[in-house]
Amino acid sequence: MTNALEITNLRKSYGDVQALDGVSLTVPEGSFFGLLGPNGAGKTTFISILVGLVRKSGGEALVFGHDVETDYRAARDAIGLAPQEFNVDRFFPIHEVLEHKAGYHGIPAAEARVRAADALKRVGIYDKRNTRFDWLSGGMKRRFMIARALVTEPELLILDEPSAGVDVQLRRDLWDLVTELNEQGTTILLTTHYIEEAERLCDEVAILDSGRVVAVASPEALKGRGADHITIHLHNAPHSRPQLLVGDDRVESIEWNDDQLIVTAREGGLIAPTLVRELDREGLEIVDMEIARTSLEEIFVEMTHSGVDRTPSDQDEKEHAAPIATDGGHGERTQ
Ligand SMILES: Nc1ncnc2c1ncn2[C@@H]1O[C@H](COP(=O)(O)OP(=O)(O)OP(=O)(O)O)[C@@H](O)[C@H]1O
Repeated sequence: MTNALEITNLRKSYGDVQALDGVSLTVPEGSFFGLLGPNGAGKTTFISILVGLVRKSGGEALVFGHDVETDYRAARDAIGLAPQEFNVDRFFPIHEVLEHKAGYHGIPAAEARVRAADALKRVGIYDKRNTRFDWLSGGMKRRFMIARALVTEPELLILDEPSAGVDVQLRRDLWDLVTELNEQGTTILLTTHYIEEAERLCDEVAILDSGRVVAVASPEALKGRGADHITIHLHNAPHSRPQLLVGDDRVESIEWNDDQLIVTAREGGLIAPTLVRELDREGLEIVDMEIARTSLEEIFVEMTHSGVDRTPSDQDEKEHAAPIATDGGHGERTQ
């Protein structure tokens, strides 16, 4: 099977700025792949090279086996890009914009009309087909960007920050739409600041920092690299503090605070039963226990030594009915 993307030692410098510093990545056909990174990590540069907007300084980038420079046309035709910026022709009704786009990719006019209608239906704005882009609402503009990416029926759909500044309902609609497209076989490459988005949608994520790939793994596997916190409340503070989990190298720390015990350890869920048994053996009665898994966000911040958008922007603040969970709501309660 050909990979959707085969990227080897990709480099890009803008003068002194090394935007991509030897990126190597493989995105399998059919996968839902996330590209995560703080501002300035190089995500947009990476995408821009794939679609021929930026020339690489070195390395190789293949899209379904086609080199993005020497075999530009074939590589570009395989990609549908929904960019962050609204770079749309504003003087035509949106269905015409889609027809022009399809025509540019060599699709005959009659077929282009059908494709344009289908794409607009797919994203739920067919009734606005005769409207100009500027007259659409912000959410409709986002949908339109996806329709434009879909009109060529791409094998690889690239979504650059698709849910920046959109409300919760639209975000969920977009998630449903892209999940459906992925299930039907379209490979998806998503860049996002929203960790929850990557966690929900992606089979695999690459974390990019200062132009380098610092990790590639499933969101689940990445979370497994972090330590969990097991917090236990005892009925009474113990007279003397017992030695617990002796010799278990998954344990990073054990802290006591009167009747509360906090164990920080990898694989907290696997350690918890032993901990419960040991406390029981000491005659200590457990009132409550909680295991908090490390969130993907914590792992991300640790790996990139920077923050993601923990606090939504003003625009988001206005539009989100609920803030994006940053702790993932992943407290598992037992007992
Ligand atoms: N045209 C350009 N000229 C000079 N420097 C640039 C140019 N485009 C990007 N850069 C620099 O390259 C680095 C990577 O930028 P890029 O836009 O690819 O990051 P990003 O991960 O997409 O960031 P964001 O999440 O903020 O969109 C940054 O330091 C940026 O300032």
